[in-house]
Amino acid sequence: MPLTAVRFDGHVRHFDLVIIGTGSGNSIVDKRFADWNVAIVEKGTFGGTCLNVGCIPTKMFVHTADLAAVPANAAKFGVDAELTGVRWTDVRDRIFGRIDPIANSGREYRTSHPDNENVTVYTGQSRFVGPKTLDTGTGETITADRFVLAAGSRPITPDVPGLNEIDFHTSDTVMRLEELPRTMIILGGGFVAAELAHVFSSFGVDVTVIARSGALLRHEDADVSARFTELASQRWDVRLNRLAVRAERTGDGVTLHLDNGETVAAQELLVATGRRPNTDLLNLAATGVELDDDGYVIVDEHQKSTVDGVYSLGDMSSHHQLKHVANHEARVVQHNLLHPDEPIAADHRFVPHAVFSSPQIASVGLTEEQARDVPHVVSTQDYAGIAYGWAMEDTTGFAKLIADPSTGLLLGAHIIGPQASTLIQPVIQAMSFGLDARTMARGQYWIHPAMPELIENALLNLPLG
Ligand SMILES: Cc1cc2nc3c(=O)[nH]c(=O)nc-3n(C[C@H](O)[C@H](O)[C@H](O)COP(=O)(O)OP(=O)(O)OC[C@H]3O[C@@H](n4cnc5c(N)ncnc54)[C@H](O)[C@@H]3O)c2cc1C
Ligand SMILES: NC(=O)c1ccc[n+]([C@@H]2O[C@H](COP(=O)([O-])OP(=O)(O)OC[C@H]3O[C@@H](n4cnc5c(N)ncnc54)[C@H](O)[C@@H]3O)[C@@H](O)[C@H]2O)c1
Repeated sequence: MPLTAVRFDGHVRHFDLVIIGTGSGNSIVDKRFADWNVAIVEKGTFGGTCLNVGCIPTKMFVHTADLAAVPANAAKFGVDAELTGVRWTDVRDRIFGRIDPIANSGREYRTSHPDNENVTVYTGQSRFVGPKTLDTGTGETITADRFVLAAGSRPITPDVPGLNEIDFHTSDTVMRLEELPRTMIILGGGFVAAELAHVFSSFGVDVTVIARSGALLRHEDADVSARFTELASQRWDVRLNRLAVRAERTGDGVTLHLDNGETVAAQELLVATGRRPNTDLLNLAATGVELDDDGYVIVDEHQKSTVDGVYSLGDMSSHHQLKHVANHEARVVQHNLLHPDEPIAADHRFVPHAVFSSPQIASVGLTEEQARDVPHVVSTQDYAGIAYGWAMEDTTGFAKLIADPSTGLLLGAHIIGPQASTLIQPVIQAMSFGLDARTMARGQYWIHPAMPELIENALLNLPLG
């Protein structure tokens, strides 16, 4: 590997590789890069979204919320329990007391550990000022042969008059509230809304969810989305088909005016209306990197952008906006940097996701609507019809499988109910390795009476010849 030595060109320092963003991008550099001269640029907290304000803290809050929700559901089992309190600051400080040191030690490792003598960390909001030329936001401009654009995404602020004049929260800030509010409005009906409505309502907060479409989680399979919306409406004040047209601060809280004339007031407002890639911050036109219509970096199957030597990964270039996708793509970029003559392709065939709400949802592959134009068969299995579902007294959960009738290969799977995110994994495995439904169902033991019997039965229910 011909690598350049450190070189100063006027005030411009030259690197073999510059990585922008320390989410999944930070995992690329290991000992195999020991003779590369590397720069890492980060504008915020080391470790990125997932660690600091995304997957990890939300799931730590969700687990705690699941515990807090137990008493409310215990009576039907003949167990009388009572939730006597949620010590918010203790919950919050336990979670961030664990996360913040990880972010700090990640930074410390890159800046001070002998493993990283070849790595320079710049703390600044970087932007391109010319071809492969980056203003690091620290007063220093650098150049490099190769760049990895891994600068992620950020919450979108919708264009609601008055919103920018009031204090509102996004997922970046709401998990660090000073105190638990009595009431909260959540604007949006997607992932963040579903997870954090569960968290805050389980802690005793009155939650109102405002969604602009007719269902929550509307990108899920229609039956799953409808079931979730029905159950959510029993727990939260869910207002569907409503647009917020004005926001104002009133008393000690916020009032949202809706397009049908209703008003909703609460102590806190959480805006959860999606995320956009941070490409606009980077002035990528200056280095010739092209974006798609939604502002994501265009990459090929090797995660290469339209400029030679410039790669991208994660939320910057992936519409999936999922951590396991960012991690997979980081491994692909890592390999392709090390072995440019034998590049590997990213595998986006079967990208699963889960929504860690209550109930949980997990999904992979085609929804029934998406399968409309291909030959397919469908089966569903209720949790209520398997032994462990009886134990849990579950009456609302189900798994839906979609398969190709000629080959028996699975095309999609959608689960709503307890442990959905775990139950779906054997289906992801079967789809990834081309295992057909019959072989999967009968070619192995399924532990009785465990929850995966949900999948076993759904497989056996498929009307295959
Ligand atoms: C509340 C929430 C919960 C989530 N839960 C899950 C989950 O359960 N499962 C899941 O798979 N995904 C989840 N996600 C999505 C997941 O967090 C992201 O897909 C993932 O973190 C993206 O990683 P990344 O490396 O692409 O970007 P990031 O982790 O966002 O890293 C990008 C970094 O680049 C930095 N940066 C940005 N611009 C610049 C610049 N100009 N110069 C220098 N640095 C810059 C940022 O400060 C940031 O640290 C969640 C997201 C949120 C918001
Ligand atoms: N468990 C997970 O994997 C997980 C959890 C949280 C977040 N995430 C990731 O983070 C991303 C962002 O999550 P999110 O919930 O913010 O986005 P989302 O795309 O899941 O949902 C956005 C919601 O806001 C609504 N919306 C958009 N504009 C609006 C407007 N102007 N007024 C009212 N409603 C509006 C949309 O209809 C949708 O219901 C997700 O796409 C997901 O990839 C993943």
